[in-house]
Amino acid sequence: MRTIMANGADLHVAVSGPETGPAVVFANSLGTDLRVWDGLIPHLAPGLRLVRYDKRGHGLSQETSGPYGIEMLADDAAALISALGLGRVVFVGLSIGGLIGLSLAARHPGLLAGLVVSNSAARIGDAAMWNARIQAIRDEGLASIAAPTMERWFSPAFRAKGLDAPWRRMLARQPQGGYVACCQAIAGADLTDAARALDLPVQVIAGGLDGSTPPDLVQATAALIPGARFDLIADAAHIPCVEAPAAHAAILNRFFKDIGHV
Ligand SMILES: O=C(O)CC1=CCC(=O)O1
Repeated sequence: MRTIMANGADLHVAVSGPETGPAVVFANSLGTDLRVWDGLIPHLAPGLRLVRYDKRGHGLSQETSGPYGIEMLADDAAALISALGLGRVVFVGLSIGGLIGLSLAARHPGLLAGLVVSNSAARIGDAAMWNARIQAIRDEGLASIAAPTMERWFSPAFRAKGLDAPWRRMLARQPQGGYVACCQAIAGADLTDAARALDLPVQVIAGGLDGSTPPDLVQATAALIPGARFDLIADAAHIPCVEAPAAHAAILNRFFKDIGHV
């Protein structure tokens, strides 16, 4: 367990792999912490320096007062990459992590060798939808949104086996203020122009059964980004690193190899 002070917030990080290996930084989704990548790690190519972190207001990272903005969360990631002396990294962002990655690539291009935008889009939902979710959480707490959230996160087959249970607990245990502040960041984020202007290797990944960022939305974002690759994991929903870790890792490994980040 390690924390790093980055951009004014104490961020929880987990670092593994050889110190001199090419670095990959993983940013997870709303309502999850860095354990969401645990099942993916064993499928990744050897020799990489792997850095997972809890964004501000999630997991064991500091919950500063909100609202947050995507630019602030991107600057947190930039400060973390610099503080750890990682050189140019591939940034893998899941959902809000993808928004953070798009903003990071626009604001700090020199830090990135490549970007993976997984189950994310240049714009996710709209202000009315996020405000309704924030109100429900303030009225009834995070556990009250767990059932519909599991339906967006995981496929019917995964849920039928009860495999969503630990992730439901993870959601309910996130700091409520941090979750709300990240909803506010998503509500205010439109990375459309930033996506169009990107000039780095980008891999976009969608889940065929994703109820939060449906595949058409994700593919439309891939179409904005010059030269971006797009892959679909047909039988996974919003969190393929949990539901289909081997398939998710295979796409990442191919991207790392193709861009020489090995
Ligand atoms: O709808 C959800 O809870 C999933 C989600 C949207 C943005 C994000 O990071 O996760």
